[in-house]
Order: sequence, then C-alpha cells, then structure tokens
Amino acid sequence: MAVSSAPGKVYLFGEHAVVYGEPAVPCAIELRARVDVEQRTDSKLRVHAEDLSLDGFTVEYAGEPEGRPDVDVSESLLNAAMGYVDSAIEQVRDVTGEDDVGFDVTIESDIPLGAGLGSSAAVAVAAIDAGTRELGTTLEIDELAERAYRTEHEVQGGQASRADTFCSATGGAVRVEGDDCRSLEAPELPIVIGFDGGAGDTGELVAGVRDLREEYEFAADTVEAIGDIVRRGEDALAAGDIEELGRLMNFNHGLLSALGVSSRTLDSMVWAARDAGALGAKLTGAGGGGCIVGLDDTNETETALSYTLGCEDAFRAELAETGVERLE
Ligand SMILES: Nc1ncnc2c1ncn2[C@@H]1O[C@H](COP(=O)(O)OP(=O)(O)O)[C@@H](O)[C@H]1O
Ligand SMILES: C[C@@](O)(CCOP(=O)(O)O)CC(=O)O
Ligand SMILES: [Mg+2]
Repeated sequence: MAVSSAPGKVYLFGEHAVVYGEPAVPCAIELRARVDVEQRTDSKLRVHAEDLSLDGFTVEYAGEPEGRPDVDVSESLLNAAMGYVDSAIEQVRDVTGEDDVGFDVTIESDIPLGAGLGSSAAVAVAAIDAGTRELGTTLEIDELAERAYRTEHEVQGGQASRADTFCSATGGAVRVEGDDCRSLEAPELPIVIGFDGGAGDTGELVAGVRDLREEYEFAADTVEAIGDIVRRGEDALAAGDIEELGRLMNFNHGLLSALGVSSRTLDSMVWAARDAGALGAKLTGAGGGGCIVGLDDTNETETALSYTLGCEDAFRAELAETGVERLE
C-alpha cells in the first residue's frame, strides 16, 4: 500500500482569470487530503470516499468496470463527484503504462468539497502520487503536478489552470501563468477563512465566465484587469506590504463578483470581514458558494464571521510549506 497526502489552497489573487493565461497566486494551507492506494489482483477500481457527500448522500462507490453506485442522484452529479478520482487513476495507468491494473483507493480529507479550497487538486495530486508509487514509480514533483492538471482539465470540461494542482504538489505560495509555474517567497500571512457550508460547481462556474468573456468585451477586459491586480499583488507580496495586499484582494473580489461568480453569502462574509477590520477579503476558488479568505492578524474577523448569517465556520489557516507528503 502507498499513502500520500496533499494540501488545499486559497487564492490570494487570480482565480478564473488564470484559466485564460493571466497570472494567479494561490497559497497552500494546512488542510489535507490523504489517499491510500493498494493494488488489486484484478483490474477493478474500488473507491472508498466517506467524505464524498453531495446533496445529503454519502457513497462508497466502485468505479468502472464495477459500475455506478446505486444512489438516487443524477448522472451528471455523480460524474462530477467521481470524475476526479477516476481520472487520476487513469493518469496513473497512463504514466506507468499499466493499463489493466486495478486498485482499492481510500480517501480521507479535511478539505471541504467544492468550497474553493482546492479539494479536487489535493485529491488528484495525492491519488496520482500514491498510485504511481504503489506501482514502483516515484514521479518528480513537476510531472506529478502536470498529471494532476490533466485530471482537472479533463473533469472541468477542457478548461482548467495549473494553479491549484501545482500549488498542492509543491506547497507554499506559488505563481502560475499558463504553463509557467514557480514558487514564491511569501511573508507570514494572517489568513482567516469563512465557509458558508455550501459548494459551487467548478466546471459550471468556469463555463459561465467563458461565455461572458465571449459575449462582452468588457468581461474580457475584466479578466485582464484581474491579471493587472495579480501583477501588483506580486510586488506587494515581495515587499511584505500586507495592507496593499488587502486592498488588492478587495478589488479582486469586486471583479470576480462582476463576472458573476460570487453569491449572497460569499458577499456577506466578505463584508463582515471588512467591517471587522480585515485588511482585505475575497472569495477563493471557483465561487458560487463555499469560502472567502481574509487577512487579519487580530481575532476580530474570525469572531465577526462566526456571528454572520450564512457563515457556518470561521477559522484561521496556516500556510502549508510542504506540498505532497509521502507517508507510506
Ligand atoms: N474527500 C474526497 N473524496 C472524494 N472525492 C473528493 C474529495 N474531495 C474532493 N473530491 C472531488 O473533488 C470535487 C470537488 O472539486 P471542485 O468542484 O473543484 O471544488 P474544490 O476543488 O474547490 O474543492 C468533488 O466533487 C470530488 O469529485
Ligand atoms: C476557477 C479556477 O481558477 C480555480 C478553481 O478552484 P477550486 O476548484 O474552486 O478550488 C479554475 C482553475 O484554475 O482551473
Ligand atoms: Mg477544484
């Protein structure tokens, strides 16, 4: 058996725009997905994913060729739920050339699903890493990140960036622009997260921004303006200017909101954080529902969020210095 874990992330800046070649700066956080992979004697794939709960059902499912789980939900919901693991295992088969190999895969994760904290990337990175090691191949981190990116690309309907997967594989703060992925020096950041208990469908939200960009020139300009914010943000990060970082995060949230990916609860958590004195606050990840990220080194934001209608959980997040961890 091989066991790997990989962290989730928050976006300081640049989600969505990064899909169209603008830069983005995500930052790995100490919430992890852990994946155990054990080779089977047959070619079946069985996935135990106790956290995989969508619209109130929890499944232990077997991927192809054992068939779909017997649960009463739509095919598309099920595909969205199972897609990342199935596709990660396909990458393991592809990179090792062992097309007919079967696995038992067990996933345990601290990262809420579909909430913008990169659970999909963490699961893909950890699953590919453990799966390849189970077959005796240890991938270089860059290759691992690339393979995990292909998983996200496939499941998100052909549109994804390398940001989440590179960040999860390497840890720390990173900068991603197209296929140029690098690590950044980052100061200690007082990260606070608010979670509305909900989720957004990454593929759908990405498609929504794509349609807007195609229809309106000003939406395409908005995406480019996010790129400008990210470039300013990098300077602020390098200078350790947290106040400027906060202002830029606020601006970034406004533009994401204009692109239609915020929600009432995300907006109210963002405002609660700002009213409490956060230096900045924005949604993180695909949006639609899920998490916001704020910067505040006092307890005020966390406290204010915990009293905010629609906020289910508020907590501080530490930067994860290490990306993938090879546990067994
Ligand atoms: N603990 C888990 N077990 C199984 N699959 C998971 C787990 N966490 C995440 N996933 C996969 O990732 C998907 C959520 O990814 P996504 O919509 O991109 O949101 P995010 O990456 O922001 O959490 C889930 O639908 C599921 O397919
Ligand atoms: C919206 C996007 O920029 C980030 C999605 O992040 P998450 O899956 O919501 O954590 C999509 C991508 O970069 O592939
Ligand atoms: Mg994701």
